[in-house]
Amino acid sequence: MKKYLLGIDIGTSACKIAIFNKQGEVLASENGDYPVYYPKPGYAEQNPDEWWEAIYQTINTTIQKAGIEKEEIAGIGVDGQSWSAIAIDETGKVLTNTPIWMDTRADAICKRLNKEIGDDAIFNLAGNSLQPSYTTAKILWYKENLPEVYEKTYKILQSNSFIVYRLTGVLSQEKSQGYGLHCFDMHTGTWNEDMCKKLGIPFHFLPEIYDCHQVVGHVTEEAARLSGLAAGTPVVAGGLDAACGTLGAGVIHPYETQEQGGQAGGMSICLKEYSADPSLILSFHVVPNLWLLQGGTTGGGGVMRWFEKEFADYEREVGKNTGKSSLALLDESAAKVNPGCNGMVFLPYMAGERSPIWDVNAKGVYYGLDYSKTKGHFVRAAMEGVAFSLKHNLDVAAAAGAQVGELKAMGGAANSRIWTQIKSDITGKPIAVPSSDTATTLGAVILAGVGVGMYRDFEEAVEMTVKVKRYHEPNMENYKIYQERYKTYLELYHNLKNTMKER
Ligand SMILES: Nc1ncnc2c1ncn2[C@@H]1O[C@H](COP(=O)(O)OP(=O)(O)O)[C@@H](O)[C@H]1O
Ligand SMILES: O=C(CO)[C@@H](O)[C@H](O)COP(=O)(O)O
Repeated sequence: MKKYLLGIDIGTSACKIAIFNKQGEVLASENGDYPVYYPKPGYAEQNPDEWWEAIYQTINTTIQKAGIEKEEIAGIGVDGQSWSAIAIDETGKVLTNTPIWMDTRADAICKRLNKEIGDDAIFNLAGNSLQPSYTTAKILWYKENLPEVYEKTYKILQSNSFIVYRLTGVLSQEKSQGYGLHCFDMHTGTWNEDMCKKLGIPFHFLPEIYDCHQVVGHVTEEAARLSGLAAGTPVVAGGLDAACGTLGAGVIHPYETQEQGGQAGGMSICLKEYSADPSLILSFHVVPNLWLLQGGTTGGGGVMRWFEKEFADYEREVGKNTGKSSLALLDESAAKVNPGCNGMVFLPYMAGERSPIWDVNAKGVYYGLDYSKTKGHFVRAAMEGVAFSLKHNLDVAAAAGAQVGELKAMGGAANSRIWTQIKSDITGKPIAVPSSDTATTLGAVILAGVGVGMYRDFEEAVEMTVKVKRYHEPNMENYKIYQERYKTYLELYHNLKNTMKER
């Protein structure tokens, strides 16, 4: 009997494969790493075939670890990072590495298009201001800088639609990632030919649009051979990682809100009507007829990943003897420092910043050093800085009319109790943690389960699968301390922004 679902998450730092039963319990979950390349300042790219290789290898090991028969998998859902621009030719060959969501190389193209077409005209159709991180300008960057790629391009795919293509041979574009292209009408969920022309994006580059839970095809013999899946297994269109994580955190009703700590940080507020703000991000939810008003930052869990890589040799050594992870040991050092970090403040703009400041020149900053400061201060200040950027996005959303209550945390950073508590104290909002590492894959398999008819609808799926594991209440004493630090956080950027510009 087909009783399991398989989810694939194309994260920035790694792919995650997880196999779930109908109740949302994880039978097995495995990660497969791949690199991000930073060839020049402002550039951040990945090789989509390295995603695919890591994914099919990890599917093999996950099926083995779960101890199930491949034929027992009823359906597959794929979610992925935002704003790829994967150029493939007619044979399906990837023509170049894709600039990823934090890549800002196309800044000058955006400035030009905003002037030529009018930023209001673009925003009114696309629900998003035109910024270099999105897919749109990356396509035009190919045209101007890699004409040999542009000339051979048959389709432009997003991360999840590329993996769906490798699995099934079917080209698709699902609704939740449409927002990466400013010729996607965020009111109707359709391509707008007129805006394509204005932007200079050939209409034939754009694949057919599907609902996220729609079955687009079945695993091919070739994909089955590589991955260990059964040929013929249904694959749904899937969706944006943030949106699948939002579903996997149980956010499917208006004003319910997800808080994300993957490589990127931010939040997603569920809306039942179109409501855009030029400082924020608007996408469709993976659940039909809902939108997500998002704050998407460049520094989330990734800040701690960077810190660990560069400064945690000692913790890695200690971890070998204690069995604790270096991240858990960094958490312990942060817990020894007072809330507010004795005046130390961190700006987490580690790859420029996306919402709400949209500044490609923004830089990471540690402020407030003196001889009393310890490594723990650096760790805690980094955590607090990421939490301030979450508050910043929530405040902008509230000012735009989207005032929210409880947050539901997802992503690797939600594994950290102290970091989640800091976020609760800084925002003054309770935070529930349903699942951390597996929220995105759970969202992807809910799409698959609804698509193949295992669940009646999204309500039933969420009720059956999403279980809160932890709950954090804000400490209002700490909240008061943080309000003062937050003023410093805002002032620091305001005062430094001209200095941050390239000279
Ligand atoms: N205990 C922890 N403390 C702090 N950060 C953590 C902890 N566990 C995981 N993380 C963070 O989670 C991030 C990975 O989250 P994940 O959702 O897997 O990211 P992505 O999908 O973007 O690759 C890492 O950058 C790491 O810093
Ligand atoms: O841009 C968004 C959402 O709009 C980010 O969530 C990226 O999709 C990166 O995802 P992670 O690698 O952090 O999961």
